[in-house]
Amino acid sequence: MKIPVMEVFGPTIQGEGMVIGQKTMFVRTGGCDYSCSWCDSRFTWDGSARSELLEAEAIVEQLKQIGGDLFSHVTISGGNPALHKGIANLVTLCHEQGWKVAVETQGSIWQNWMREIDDVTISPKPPSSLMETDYEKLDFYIKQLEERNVSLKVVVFDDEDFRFAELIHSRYPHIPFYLQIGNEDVATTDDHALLSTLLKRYEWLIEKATKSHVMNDAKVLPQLHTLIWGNKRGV
Ligand SMILES: C[S@@+](CC[C@H](N)C(=O)[O-])C[C@H]1O[C@@H](n2cnc3c(N)ncnc32)[C@H](O)[C@@H]1O
Ligand SMILES: Nc1nc2[nH]cc(C(=O)O)c2c(=O)[nH]1
Ligand code: SF4
Ligand SMILES: [Mg+2]
Repeated sequence: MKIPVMEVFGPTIQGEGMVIGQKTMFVRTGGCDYSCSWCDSRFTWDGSARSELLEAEAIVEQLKQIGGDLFSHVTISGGNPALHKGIANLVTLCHEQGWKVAVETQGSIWQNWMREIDDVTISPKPPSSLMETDYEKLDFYIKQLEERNVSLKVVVFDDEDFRFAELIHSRYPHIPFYLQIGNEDVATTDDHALLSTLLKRYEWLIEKATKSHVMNDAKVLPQLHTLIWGNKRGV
């Protein structure tokens, strides 16, 4: 079963969430059932770029061709990778190679292959995204992955988003929880201005978290790759 692939890149570091700093390859799939107002990967769903339909075997070949023997971890992101049934085979093949597999998804669509993933990041979307969370679906998702290495990550742009993050963390108190700063300017090429803005946003979010008892066990992170490489693609 073919998978629409936008890009394969790495090795780089995972810049976000539960395995931040982990050396990894990325496979970015095409298509999303959401359209977040601030999506930093719009090209996966807005029609501005083309995907290539690939069998899992061909993706593994690309990973080897691009990454050589310089990796043992693969992160599947998108778009929403959970749109694609064919990823089941990709996960099996990666495991056969001895690679661990992580996935980034918003938790809106379930796939049974999710249970085979080594690091699952579920990232429900706050009000500033203009998306609605279906809590029944999210409850089901979390239930399915309870025994797995799963985390929740909420991107925060403003006070209302922070309240949403508190609500999510309170609803699933036993799931490791990550706050992530939002990047408001996903187009700029002025890396210095962006870095300074993002660091200010990070300080603001740390301040919010330290003052919230709900966040006593939360981790507060920037997008590390954005601090280093700005809005550059493929890193
Ligand atoms: C591009 S999404 C792809 C995976 C999946 N669709 C999702 O949203 O979880 C990967 C991660 O980037 C985050 N993200 C997207 N745009 C962002 C932005 N402008 N600032 C900070 N994080 C952003 C998402 O919330 C998600 O956690
Ligand atoms: N280095 C790096 N880390 C990331 N973590 C999540 C990413 C994504 O776009 O899903 C991403 C990305 O694009 N690059
Ligand atoms: S769910 Fe993820 S890929 Fe889809 S629009 Fe939102 S941030 Fe972008
Ligand atoms: Mg990204």
